[in-house]
Amino acid sequence: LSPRLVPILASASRIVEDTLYIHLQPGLSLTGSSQPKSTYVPATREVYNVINKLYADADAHGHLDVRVLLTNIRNQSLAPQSLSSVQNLSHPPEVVLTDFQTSDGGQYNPVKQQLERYATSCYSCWPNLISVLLYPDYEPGTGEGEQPLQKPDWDGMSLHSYGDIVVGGTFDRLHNAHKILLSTCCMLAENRLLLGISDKNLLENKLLKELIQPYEKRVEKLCEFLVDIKPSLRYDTVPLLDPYGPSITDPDLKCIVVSEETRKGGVAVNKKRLENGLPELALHEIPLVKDLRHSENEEEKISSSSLRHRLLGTLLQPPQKDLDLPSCPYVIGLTGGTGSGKSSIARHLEHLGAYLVDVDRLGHEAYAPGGPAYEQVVEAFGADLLNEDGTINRKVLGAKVFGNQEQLKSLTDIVWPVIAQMVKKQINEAVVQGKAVCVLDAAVLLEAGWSDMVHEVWTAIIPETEALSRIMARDGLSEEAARSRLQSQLTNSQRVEQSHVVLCTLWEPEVTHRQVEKAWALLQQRIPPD
Ligand SMILES: CC(=O)SCCNC(=O)CCNC(=O)[C@H](O)C(C)(C)COP(=O)(O)OP(=O)(O)OC[C@H]1O[C@@H](n2cnc3c(N)ncnc32)[C@H](O)[C@@H]1OP(=O)(O)O
Repeated sequence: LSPRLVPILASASRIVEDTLYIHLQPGLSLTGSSQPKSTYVPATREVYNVINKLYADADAHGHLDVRVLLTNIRNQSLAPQSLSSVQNLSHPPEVVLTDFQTSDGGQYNPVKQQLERYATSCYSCWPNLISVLLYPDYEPGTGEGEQPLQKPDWDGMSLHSYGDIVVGGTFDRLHNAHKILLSTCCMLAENRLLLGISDKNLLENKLLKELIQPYEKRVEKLCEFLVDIKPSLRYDTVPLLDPYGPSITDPDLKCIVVSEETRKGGVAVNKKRLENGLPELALHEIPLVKDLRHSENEEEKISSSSLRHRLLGTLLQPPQKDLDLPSCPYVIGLTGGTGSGKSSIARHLEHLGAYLVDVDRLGHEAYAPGGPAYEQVVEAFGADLLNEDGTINRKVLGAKVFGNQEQLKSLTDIVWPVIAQMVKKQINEAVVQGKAVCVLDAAVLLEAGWSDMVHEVWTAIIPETEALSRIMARDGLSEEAARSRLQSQLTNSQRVEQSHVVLCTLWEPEVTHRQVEKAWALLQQRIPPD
């Protein structure tokens, strides 16, 4: 079977848009006269390896949500149980796929009807479940009987089993390596799987932490997957606020499942358990799964951070249709904290064809001598702001307002309405120039409540420590001054929550350029035709 998995998955991926459930039943005969029944399959190393390979191979088809069902995979040490009940799946199957072809190669064959009856005897499917014939492209020489995937010394060895098992992780955007880890836990556990799910402080140092799914969402996806693949187990989920959680205090636990990377964590858990007078846990380690699609800036293993990286530049949530806003030009509000690199993104968007409005500069123009807000600002903040030539010294003004919310509000109450008028004029200018897209490069777009002036909000993010060192170097600020400037703004996470597209300038300029180009290309597909 193993050499046939790649072509089978490739051919299934052309038909399946979302969930592909896989039911393993070696030796199933669909050609006899009696209706076949689901029987238990022993959880041997060989079965375990096929499951791992299925998930690893499925990774080539990013859109496929593969779930290998373990309901009929039984650990040999357990007493036989009846497999007569029909299992409810979270996505009831609409189609059952087979590569079993009749001699004339036609779509009609009696095996397909047997298969439909077999599928509905195992799982609750859509009322009109149909079977569809796959035509996998088996390359010559990769058929059955070819070299086995497993080392011979694994054949026939069954897995150990344990009553209660513990596993920990962030489980952000459940991917195929998570599924291998979780399936291993399910195959090892007889009774309960305790899942510690990283939250709050434990996420602080994660790459692109702002794009990590909320805790509740991660738990929901995790439980849906687990209940689908093995409904008979008890699943307990707890938020993990330190690296140990309940693994060092729960006396019922017998085994911890780790990956090559988290082995040290497993060893540390056992040390703590001994200190707490509890027996050590058996350590079951799974290998890391290589990500065949990883780019040069991504990790080699399948990882959630790579998935988050791939989200940069894509549409994260659909923009709301605002009938009050003319559809042309399509206005993007580009924002980002100080030092986030949003202005370099803005320039690249201009280079790609957008009409660029530098709102920060308009802000400066608003209180230039003779500008619409000059008198009011001088009146509110005093003449000690003024340079000898009568211009407002922005360094002095900045020192007054950053770190003092009240003063900052007095300034913005004066200048924001004025700047908004200037922005509207600039958008009209974009229309005159026949531009389809207008980008407002505006530092505090969201703080100013300007979301309704734009069709989409795009945000540039950068970790706070990087923003600090950038603005200290660029603007010659002390760390304290830089920090107080950052603290007068929204956090990255608050911005991301309200954004349609997120970009990150943490890496080399070419990486940012690629993100911007991807975002621009995707934008062209969704802006309404002129
Ligand atoms: C809705 C908008 O986005 S309007 C554009 C932003 N402008 C404003 O809000 C007007 C009020 N701000 C100002 O007048 C000036 O920023 C001053 C006087 C406070 C400081 O001037 P300068 O020292 O020359 O700094 P500059 O204007 O370049 O702003 C420096 C940083 O402060 C931040 N900043 C600007 N205005 C604000 C504000 N109202 N609240 C919080 N942070 C702000 C920006 O993020 C900017 O960072 P960036 O250059 O990395 O994007």
